[in-house]
Amino acid sequence: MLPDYRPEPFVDFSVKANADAMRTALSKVGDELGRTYPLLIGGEHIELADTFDSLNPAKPSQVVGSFAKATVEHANQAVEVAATAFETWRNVAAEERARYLFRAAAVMRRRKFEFMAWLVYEVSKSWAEADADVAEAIDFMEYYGRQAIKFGGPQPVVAYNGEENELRYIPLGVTVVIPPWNFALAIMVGMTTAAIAAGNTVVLKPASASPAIAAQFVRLLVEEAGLPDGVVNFVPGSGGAMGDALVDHAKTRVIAFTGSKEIGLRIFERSAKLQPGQIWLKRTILEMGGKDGIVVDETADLDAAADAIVASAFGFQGQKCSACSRAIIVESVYDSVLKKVVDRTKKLTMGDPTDPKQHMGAVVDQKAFDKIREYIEIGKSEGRLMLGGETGDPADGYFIPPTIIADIAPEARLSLEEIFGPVLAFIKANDWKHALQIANNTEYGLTGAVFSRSRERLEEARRDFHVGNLYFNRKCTGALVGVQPFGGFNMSGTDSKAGGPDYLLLFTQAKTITDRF
Ligand SMILES: NC(=O)c1ccc[n+]([C@@H]2O[C@H](COP(=O)([O-])OP(=O)(O)OC[C@H]3O[C@@H](n4cnc5c(N)ncnc54)[C@H](O)[C@@H]3O)[C@@H](O)[C@H]2O)c1
Ligand SMILES: N[C@@H](CCC=O)C(=O)O
Repeated sequence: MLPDYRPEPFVDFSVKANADAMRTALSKVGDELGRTYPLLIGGEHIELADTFDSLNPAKPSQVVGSFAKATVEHANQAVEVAATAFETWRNVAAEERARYLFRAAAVMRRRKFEFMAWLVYEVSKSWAEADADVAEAIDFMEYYGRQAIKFGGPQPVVAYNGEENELRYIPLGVTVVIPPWNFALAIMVGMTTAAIAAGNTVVLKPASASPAIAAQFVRLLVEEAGLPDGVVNFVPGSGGAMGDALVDHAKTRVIAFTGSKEIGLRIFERSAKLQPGQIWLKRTILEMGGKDGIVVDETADLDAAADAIVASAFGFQGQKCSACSRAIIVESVYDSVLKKVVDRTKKLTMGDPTDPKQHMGAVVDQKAFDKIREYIEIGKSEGRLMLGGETGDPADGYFIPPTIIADIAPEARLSLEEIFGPVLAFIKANDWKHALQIANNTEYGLTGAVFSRSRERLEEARRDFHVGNLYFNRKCTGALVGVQPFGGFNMSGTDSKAGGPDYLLLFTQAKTITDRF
């Protein structure tokens, strides 16, 4: 009998054996950096002369891996192969499909330090952030495997005399999976395995900044979990160059995307256009950006609020869609909270995250480095720089110190636009009502938190703070699979909930069958 789903516990690195295991993994993976990886289409490894490199953000001269660069032709070939594989995979029993996930989860659990090490090198995660990413990936597989079994058989309908009626969830077809680089393992694993568990086949185009961790996972799925050829196809390449081909293909049935608003909207629009030979309306699951706020009122525990703001704003260098990038503080406690946050932030350390003492690593690449610096300049003109702002030479690593800018107006660019870096705007609200109004004034609606001791206000926020993940008296990052199903409203996406009880259904269609006797 399958045990109930429980989130994977986090690693305690203060235990020497765990810290030693992590060091051993960093050394092992360190020896594997710089290798070349082929495409995988229908079980065939395809090596190409044209490659691109994934770099270590903390040491950009270090190549994490070189990747065959898929072209439009490879994208089309991968969709065709996945369509053929679907004809077999769709008939595999849900329990059997789930077992591939459980096996993959077990292997990843055994090799979790190694997967963490890849995240440290490839996207500059601290040990703790890498651990959370791997734990979430394991959770997705354990959770979606169980969901697949739950939804695999006939679902209950109302009885009717003289007939047998049933409703079944059946798969949709070829699913193009387009993940971001920030939860480079967890989100990629979540979207891929949800599709597979529901009976679809996958064409996975990893994010260009994090193909190495995706290659490790695909290898695990195929070589260690034994997934049949063609069920998952791996086509690293430039999203700009071949992303449209994957989205546009007439045999693409589902697009599961997580990333920026700009690319999400592009996919939404393109996938709505019927292609020659296409006989369905494409399903899109689009999880997009955020501009998330923590509200603090005058009744709150201000120390707890400051701790949560710092953790939510600067964990993984602020590169979470859930990150707190706006602290909305009621006037009477504004100066006090600002001081507490600045004081705590000063204690954060930043550097090469192979060193466990570092709280923060580098931002992901030169593009992110440039964009964040531009926003810091904008912020300096819109408010009062309290901390950070200065950066070093990006050739030595894309390091941006935690930056706090106070006295940002609610309608300023720093208050409304997603920066995706360690930049926190402090915004003063006249009172609680004003604070709640500011909290809702962006086009996004992903996460948010409220610190207050007033039950009445928390209930008001419960009703009126329009975000997909709302937290009271805790940080606004770190949702757990199955515990806090994750996903946002408005321009944060198509209102889906990753790690939620209905997520797998997005990868299915329901068929009703009536047998009259
Ligand atoms: N809502 C959520 O759950 C969630 C979770 C994580 C990240 N995000 C968001 O992701 C963004 C950061 O990730 P990113 O920088 O990787 O985003 P991005 O939009 O730049 O890239 C996402 C993916 O889209 C691909 N892509 C690029 N152009 C494409 C095209 N024309 N067609 C198809 N695919 C294309 C990229 O190669 C990548 O794999 C932030 O906005 C963040 O808020 C949202
Ligand atoms: N699910 C993650 C955020 C994912 C996006 O970056 C969290 O809850 O912090």
